Amino acid sequence: MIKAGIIGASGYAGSEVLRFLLNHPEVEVVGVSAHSDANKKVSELYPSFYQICDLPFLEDEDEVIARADVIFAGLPAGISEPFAQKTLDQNKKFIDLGADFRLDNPEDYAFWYGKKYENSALHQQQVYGLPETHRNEIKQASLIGNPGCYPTSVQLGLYPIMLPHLYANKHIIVNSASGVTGAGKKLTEDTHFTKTNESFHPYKAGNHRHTPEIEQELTKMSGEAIHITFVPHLLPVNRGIVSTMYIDLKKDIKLEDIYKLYQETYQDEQFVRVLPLGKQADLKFVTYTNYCDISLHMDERNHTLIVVSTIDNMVKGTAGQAIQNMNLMFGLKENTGLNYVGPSF
Ligand SMILES: NC(=O)C1=CN([C@@H]2O[C@H](COP(=O)(O)OP(=O)(O)OC[C@H]3O[C@@H](n4cnc5c(N)ncnc54)[C@H](OP(=O)(O)O)[C@@H]3O)[C@@H](O)[C@H]2O)C=CC1
Ligand SMILES: CC(=O)N[C@@H](CCC(=O)OP(=O)(O)O)C(=O)O
Repeated sequence: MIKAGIIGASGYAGSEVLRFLLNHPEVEVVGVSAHSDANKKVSELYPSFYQICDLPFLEDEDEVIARADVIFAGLPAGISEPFAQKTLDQNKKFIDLGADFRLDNPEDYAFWYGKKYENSALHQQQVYGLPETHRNEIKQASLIGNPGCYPTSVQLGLYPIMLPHLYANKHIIVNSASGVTGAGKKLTEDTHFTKTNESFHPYKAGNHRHTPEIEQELTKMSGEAIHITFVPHLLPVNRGIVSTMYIDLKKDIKLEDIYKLYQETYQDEQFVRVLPLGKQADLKFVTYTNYCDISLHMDERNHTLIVVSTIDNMVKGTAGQAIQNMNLMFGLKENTGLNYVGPSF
């Protein structure tokens, strides 16, 4: 059995990793940590774990690291470096659910996250954890930067079309909407029920911190600098992301040919489902699952391809993806513990 530990386990991301790992046939959860809820049992904080998991939240992350073979970190951005270093020093593996090991360029991190990398050598070892595009590197990695939730939906939606010859220009418009769990468990005025319920609004239009992460990875896929205009919105549901992307095509390409390209690219990918032409991706059917559903549409008059990509931000956008990465790192079947089907209605 793989011994797993979760630090920042009382948060939404950490507790979702725990929910999945408790059903993973090859994993035993050996320790969880939290500060404000230290010494409480998991089942006291989250009633869904009642009679299922009575582990106490430990205050000391080092104790969790000492017990485990792999650490999942559900911490706020900017504090993961020392925990990752301690884990690697003990020849163990570290999967960061936050943003501290996603960006290659230290200047991008400093600009968007307002903090410098302190341990530059550590970042030489980081591997970007999107299995569909970095699978071979992930298998060899000890330090994973698990992708952001919006970047996961956008990259999977655009990956097959990121071939230079298909583009008119290198600028793509992305509109995304996320459920409120994306903001974490801490209460804020913006995520208050009365503010979100029966409303829908953009935020950080054109300057969200996921922009450099998306551009970094799309640029790697296409081989030339890609720029996006990214507008996230807050959707009054608990879970789920819908990303709609608008791509100007260089020439007349039939939607059927693009559909074939998407089908070929993803034919061996269990967790990416390219829907038949005429269908529209809908977030309901991916909630609580590790699936990403993609639908393709064409604005014929303007040669504009429209791609819609849906995921559950807490699963393919966080915990499920992290476990998919762990499976790869430990040589397990990639879908182990992740074969859940979404709701039918
Ligand atoms: N929610 C989502 O959809 C996604 C979240 N993420 C990322 O995952 C990470 C966690 O997010 P989320 O679970 O939503 O956040 P939450 O605010 O829900 O949870 C944060 C966790 O970190 C702990 N924590 C906070 N400050 C410290 C500290 N200084 N030292 C140690 N532990 C600390 C908290 O416990 P306590 O307060 O008791 O200390 C809590 O357990 C973030 O980096 C986030 O950006 C990534 C993808 C998607
Ligand atoms: C709805 C909502 O607020 N979503 C979050 C995205 C959460 C996330 O993935 O952030 P990290 O990159 O830090 O992991 C946001 O817009 O900041």
